[in-house]
Amino acid sequence: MGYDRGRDREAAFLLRELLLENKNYILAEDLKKRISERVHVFGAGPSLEKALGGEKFEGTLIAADGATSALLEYGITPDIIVTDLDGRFEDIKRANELGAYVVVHAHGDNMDKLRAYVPKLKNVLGTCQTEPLDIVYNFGGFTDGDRAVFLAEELGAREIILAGFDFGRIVGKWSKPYLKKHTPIWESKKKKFEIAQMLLDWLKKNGRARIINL
Ligand SMILES: Nc1ncnc2c1ncn2[C@@H]1O[C@H](COP(=O)(O)OP(=O)(O)OP(=O)(O)O)[C@@H](O)[C@H]1O
Ligand SMILES: Nc1nc2c(c(=O)[nH]1)N=C(CO)CN2
Ligand SMILES: [Mg+2]
Repeated sequence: MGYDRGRDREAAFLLRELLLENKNYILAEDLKKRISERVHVFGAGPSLEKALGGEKFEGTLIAADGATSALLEYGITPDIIVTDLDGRFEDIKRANELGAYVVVHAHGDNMDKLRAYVPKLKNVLGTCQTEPLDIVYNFGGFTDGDRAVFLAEELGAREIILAGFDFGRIVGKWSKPYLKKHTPIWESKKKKFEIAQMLLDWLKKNGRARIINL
């Protein structure tokens, strides 16, 4: 993707500073208490709506960024949100006030969002994509969706059920605040989906949890 690793590292230190300053961070052991054997992870793909209209969900509910908005529309508050803060922040904030823990990811292209939004959240676990720090973790994964799956695997989930994961040619409308309808994929997003799919395939082979894609 041609990212600047120096900026990614800088973002990890920025997130650490913000969490210490605002005293609003939680640790992996706090989050682990919220991860049950069965975990549902919701992506922001077009199939999400159909999944939400279906059966009741048993187990821990993890929303990947923009998917948070769809869950709230269906009256469901996620237990955990995994985000790089480029979804609809007002929905993430509302879910956080309703009790959702927020796993905030730092990278070289969201430092302005970290500064603007991290102080407004509580129960935040920090993640990064460079070497982890004392209170900023790296559980693996790349996009919000697959990072959520890696997190669930790392914190003890034994069965991870995916919904709204459609790594095809349509980006779900909840993915970006400015999207009003499901939209044909653009080049950078296509590459992100290819990386996410590759990482999930790797985890299916090398992880402990059973990963089921509805
Ligand atoms: N068709 C889809 N459209 C949007 N998100 C999808 C789709 N299928 C699966 N997902 C997952 O849902 C997550 C939604 O989060 P979000 O839209 O914020 O993407 P992201 O990972 O932050 O990428 P970006 O940097 O482009 O925002 C994605 O990370 C992806 O893993
Ligand atoms: N530097 C950088 N890193 C990322 C980016 C991005 O846009 N820039 N998007 C991601 C998707 O969640 C994950 N990681
Ligand atoms: Mg995002």
